Amino acid sequence: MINVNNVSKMYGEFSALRNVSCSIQEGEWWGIIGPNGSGKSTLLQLISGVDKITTGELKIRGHHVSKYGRRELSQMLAVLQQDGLPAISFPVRDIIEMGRFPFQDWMGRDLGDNADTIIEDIMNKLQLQELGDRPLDELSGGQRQRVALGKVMAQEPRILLLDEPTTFLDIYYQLQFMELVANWRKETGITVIAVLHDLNLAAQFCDKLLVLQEGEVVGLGTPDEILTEDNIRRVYKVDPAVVQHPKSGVPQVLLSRT
Ligand SMILES: Nc1ncnc2c1ncn2[C@@H]1O[C@H](COP(=O)(O)OP(=O)(O)OP(=O)(O)O)[C@@H](O)[C@H]1O
Repeated sequence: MINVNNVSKMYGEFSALRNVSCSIQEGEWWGIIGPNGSGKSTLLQLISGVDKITTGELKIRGHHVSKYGRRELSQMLAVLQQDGLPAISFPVRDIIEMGRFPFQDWMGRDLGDNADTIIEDIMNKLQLQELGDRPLDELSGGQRQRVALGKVMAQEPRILLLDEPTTFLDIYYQLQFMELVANWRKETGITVIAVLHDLNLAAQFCDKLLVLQEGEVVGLGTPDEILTEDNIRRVYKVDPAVVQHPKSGVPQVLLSRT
């Protein structure tokens, strides 16, 4: 579904990504991990069409990303950043409705015939009903990120790109956010690509991990294959202990002091 073939990205003289290749199938959840500055967000921006590749080939559903129009892309793909929404004073329900923008005509009429049902359904699923009339700037960061998720759900994309979506959330909201995305994926089969710093969350939710280091792919595989002590030591320059989660068995990373 998403084919990244030998993609490189230059910013002037600086090479942010070199010869990156991966093939992401419909319905998979990929995590992009790697140290600060390794090119994770750059890769996400190239896939989203916000930025252009320098060399190589990047296709979604068989077509070059650069060939899609803005509206076509936003009907297919949604992006959610770490601070998904600015603190504006619009009511929560209006913000969620803004997600329908790619499906509205120039008069703001929704071209789908069940937009109201879609919005209500999302408000229920994300338990936003009680917050519906509250202005966004009165909500906590965790609540705001839930609204941001609601807005991208209203967009009904087939591909969800997440850029460190849980960075500002406490552990309760981190888990809640990831579970909401997991449930959404289960129900609709969307493809999820998430830049994540939290390796333990990545191990629990992702099918595949792509590891970037200084702009190059240095690992690609399942969390079991990727999250080994040797790999983490090499890429992150820390001395970890990797243990199996007592309930799920997935690898979990413990940090040791030097
Ligand atoms: N618009 C730009 N112009 C010039 N250099 C850029 C631009 N965007 C990113 N870079 C550089 O490309 C490299 C990769 O940046 P990127 O944001 O993709 O890394 P990242 O892995 O997402 O980092 P972090 O984990 O810190 O968010 C960095 O050295 C960054 O300074």
